[in-house]
Amino acid sequence: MCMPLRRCTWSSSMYPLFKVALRLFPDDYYLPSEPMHGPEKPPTSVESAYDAWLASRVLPRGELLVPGAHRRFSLVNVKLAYIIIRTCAFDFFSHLLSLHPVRTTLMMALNIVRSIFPAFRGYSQALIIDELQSLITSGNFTWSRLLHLVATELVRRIFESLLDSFAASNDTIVMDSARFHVEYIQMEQRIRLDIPTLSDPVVRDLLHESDLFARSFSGSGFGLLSPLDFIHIISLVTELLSHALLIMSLTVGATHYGVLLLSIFSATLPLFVTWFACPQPHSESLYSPREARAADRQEKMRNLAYNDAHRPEIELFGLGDWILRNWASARRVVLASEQSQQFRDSSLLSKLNFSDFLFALQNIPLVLLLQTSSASLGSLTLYRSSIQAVVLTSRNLLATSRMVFQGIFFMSAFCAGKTLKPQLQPDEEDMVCYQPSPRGATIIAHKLSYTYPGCSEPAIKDVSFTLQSGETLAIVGYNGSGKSTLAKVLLRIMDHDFGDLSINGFDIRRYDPPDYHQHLTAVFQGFSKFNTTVRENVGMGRVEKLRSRTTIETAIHLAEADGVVNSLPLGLRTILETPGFESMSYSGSEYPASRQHGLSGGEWQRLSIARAFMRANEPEVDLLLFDEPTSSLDAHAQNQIFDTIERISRCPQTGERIKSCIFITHRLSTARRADKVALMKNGTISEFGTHAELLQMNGAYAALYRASV
Ligand SMILES: Nc1ncnc2c1ncn2[C@@H]1O[C@H](COP(=O)(O)OP(=O)(O)OP(=O)(O)O)[C@@H](O)[C@H]1O
Repeated sequence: MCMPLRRCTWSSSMYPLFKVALRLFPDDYYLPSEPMHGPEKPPTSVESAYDAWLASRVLPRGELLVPGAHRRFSLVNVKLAYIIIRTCAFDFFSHLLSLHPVRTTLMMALNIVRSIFPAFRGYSQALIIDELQSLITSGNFTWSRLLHLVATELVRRIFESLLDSFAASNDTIVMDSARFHVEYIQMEQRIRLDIPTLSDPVVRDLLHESDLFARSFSGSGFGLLSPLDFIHIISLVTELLSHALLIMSLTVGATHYGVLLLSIFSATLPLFVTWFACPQPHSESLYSPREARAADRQEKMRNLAYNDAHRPEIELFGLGDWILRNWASARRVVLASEQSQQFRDSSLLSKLNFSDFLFALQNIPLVLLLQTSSASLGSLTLYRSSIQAVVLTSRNLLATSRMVFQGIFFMSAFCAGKTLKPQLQPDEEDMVCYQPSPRGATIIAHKLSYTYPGCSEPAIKDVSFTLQSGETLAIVGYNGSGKSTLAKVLLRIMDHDFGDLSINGFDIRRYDPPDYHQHLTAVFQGFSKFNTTVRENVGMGRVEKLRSRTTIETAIHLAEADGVVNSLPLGLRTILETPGFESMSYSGSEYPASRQHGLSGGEWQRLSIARAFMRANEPEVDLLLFDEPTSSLDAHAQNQIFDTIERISRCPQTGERIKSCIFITHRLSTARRADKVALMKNGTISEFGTHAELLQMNGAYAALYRASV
């Protein structure tokens, strides 16, 4: 079932994934430029770690392995592993080496030295037995000679354990810094990427496997691959060689070469038996689409049952039985799949217990050795223990090699992930620095369209409007008409598919999103509720002022949230309870779960407005965008908030507008405050003008307005 390296089958359904991925990788990442149909069209050359990772996921029939699934040990995958090692493993390990060059070298050297110890141990014990035998047979037994040997063995052991404990502490230091380094890169990777990149299925799988690689560095993780595993392989090989040498020195010359061959054969046979008989680990790689769906559903039902955020509705709508039924039927499919997998994997070889037979086989050379007069008792004991050590070490070597083999592919995901380019980041040569306008941002949108991934209909289409410096725009319209989607496009959280969008005279695509975001503030419809203190919930709107109590209190005051904060038991220090968030409180933690406090929907909304106000007053901010900021507020509070927004958007001295403002609202009484109103219908702006103009048009806006008042 091998997949030829340059002739893997690519189903046409996979092509969009690869095409999307093409945009994410810099030039050195090559992806097919045309969809491949059938095995006769070679997809691409495999030149980078990313290519190799991608190719290793494709099964012969063109299906994709689920993320985290184990790659088969095949010639193709060995070639891919070689490409990965050539393209990224050396860089990765040389970087790890540079963290602690001396300690890492010492770690490798000590591991190799320690791997010879078992052979030494056996040899030393054999010497004692031989010495004892000769003392007894010669009739010249003295305790002092025996004690001398035992004392030598004792000193050897003390030295061994001292070296062991030194090596262990050295390993811990090296591994801790490697772990920190890998976890840091992993975190950085996640934080650097934008929403379109993170929602891409290829990227999601890549990051999943990259996560597995990072987790393999932690003691409690997968343990699939760590620098120690590579060193472990070297030390296991050394151990194997040292035992093999011992066996050879004991058998060669002492008896016929046939005995030596038999010894080697009997010692290495378990290796081959295990290789052929062992089931392929992680059978999830062979899930059919139906089984994969069942596994997914089983997890979803489990989450529903365990997540407290859903509890009220589960109880109210009596969902308990439904959840249980769905979980049970999905679980049965998953279990049946695992059973059939196990059945397929358990070949006749693995069912036969070969271990007794193999151990019996190892006795044959032993008996043959016994027949030769030169064999001493010590050498026989040494021979026996070395044979067993060879068997055990071979098994260990096999298991570790398997883990390393899988880990190589996860490492390729990790290395490829580091070079992922956020989709919204412009190329260096196109990038321009955002220049805030002192009178507020100018926005010109022309025929903007955006379709969510996987959807057939665009969420917004042909959206065109102009917002002059300092103007206020109210976006109103029916549910699902595309208001929030348009807001996300304007905020450069998402990229429009078609059309042009210019902010302050430049195409929005030429701004680096982090730079652009520094010059605006916003409240999202589904704003975040952080399970932390009030202070941090508000201060996150401008983290550099998180320590400034005055700035936070001013923002809270502007959002009319003083009353909310003052009523909390610890004021700004009160930890806010968020639904569905299982707070982990460590002993001595600043945020013990018992001191958490809940808030009402409107109270949370005021804090989210305060968060946006943290930076709204800053001179470099020239655009304010609020997506239904007052949907949970009473009419009085709503008016106060809109008065504040109006105040913030004007210069305190001259009263001139200094910030442009866009707000999305369902309350048309607030829309009339805006300079311009855009009515959205079916993803497009169907009416645009001042409140008075739209009323005069007597169209959909006028009808909505009349209905609302
Ligand atoms: N993440 C998503 N994936 C796919 N489709 C989406 C997604 N988010 C929104 N949509 C769809 O896009 C369309 C516009 O949604 P949007 O949230 O922009 O509407 P809206 O006008 O803000 O609605 P509301 O007034 O209810 O807040 C809807 O048909 C919605 O189903």
